[in-house]
Amino acid sequence: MSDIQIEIRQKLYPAVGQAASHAAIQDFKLTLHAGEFVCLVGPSGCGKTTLLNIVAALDQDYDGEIRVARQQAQPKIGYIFQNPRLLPWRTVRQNIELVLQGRDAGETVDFLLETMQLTRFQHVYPERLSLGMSRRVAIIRAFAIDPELLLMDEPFVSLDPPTARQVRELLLELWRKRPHTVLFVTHDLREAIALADRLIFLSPSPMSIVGDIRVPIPRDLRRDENEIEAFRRQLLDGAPHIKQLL
Ligand SMILES: Nc1ncnc2c1ncn2[C@@H]1O[C@H](COP(=O)(O)OP(=O)(O)OP(=O)(O)O)[C@@H](O)[C@H]1O
Repeated sequence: MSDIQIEIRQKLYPAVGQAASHAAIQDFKLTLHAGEFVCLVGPSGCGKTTLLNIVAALDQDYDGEIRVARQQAQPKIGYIFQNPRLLPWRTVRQNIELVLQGRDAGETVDFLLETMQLTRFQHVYPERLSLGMSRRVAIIRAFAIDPELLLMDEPFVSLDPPTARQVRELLLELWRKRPHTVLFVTHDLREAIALADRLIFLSPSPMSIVGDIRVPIPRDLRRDENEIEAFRRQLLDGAPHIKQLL
């Protein structure tokens, strides 16, 4: 695994109708270290999805570069959206196998299903799954391609808190076994502290980085909500410019 460098000098949305052109991202530079779990935290509309779409090469209309350190190549990306986007006419296992494009990876799929506690549901169609289970399938599908970088755009939004917590813990268990580099977007600072090695705070449009903070709490202590809340308060009390954003 290698570091991944993201540099976006500018992302401009052109004028449409009455709306003037505007810079969504300006002077954004971030290095993701190999195997690091990084959370992006910023207000609604600040440009987080725009950034992920650029990193995933879904949007190529910008001034900048995304590259794996020391290479010119675009990293291999797994992208987990808010909506799990499963094909309804394929079973759980078939949805996962689809991204493998015929590659024989039966053991990998078995391992991923087991870690995400979905082995029993592998032959079920998506309509029979709860939202939390569908999100777990989407996570498996992204890990299955063995990406250099995993992008997650608020993947636990609209889950009830106990389900979000369960899926988060399963994700962390999988990530510990397969430590890919992760860029995870959330509005929720508690969720970010529970997950991340590093928190990147973002300003509203044009989006730029206003804070880059390492989470010092050992991972096994992060099951304790009090630890997370204490760090959240300490962080916000020491950084009024970040508190103002959230
Ligand atoms: N296709 C587009 N054309 C013009 N402006 C756009 C387009 N897509 C997004 N924007 C604008 O760019 C800015 C950033 O939008 P973006 O969706 O990336 O923010 P976000 O941080 O992901 O928002 P949220 O947290 O609400 O999902 C917003 O002002 C938005 O209105």
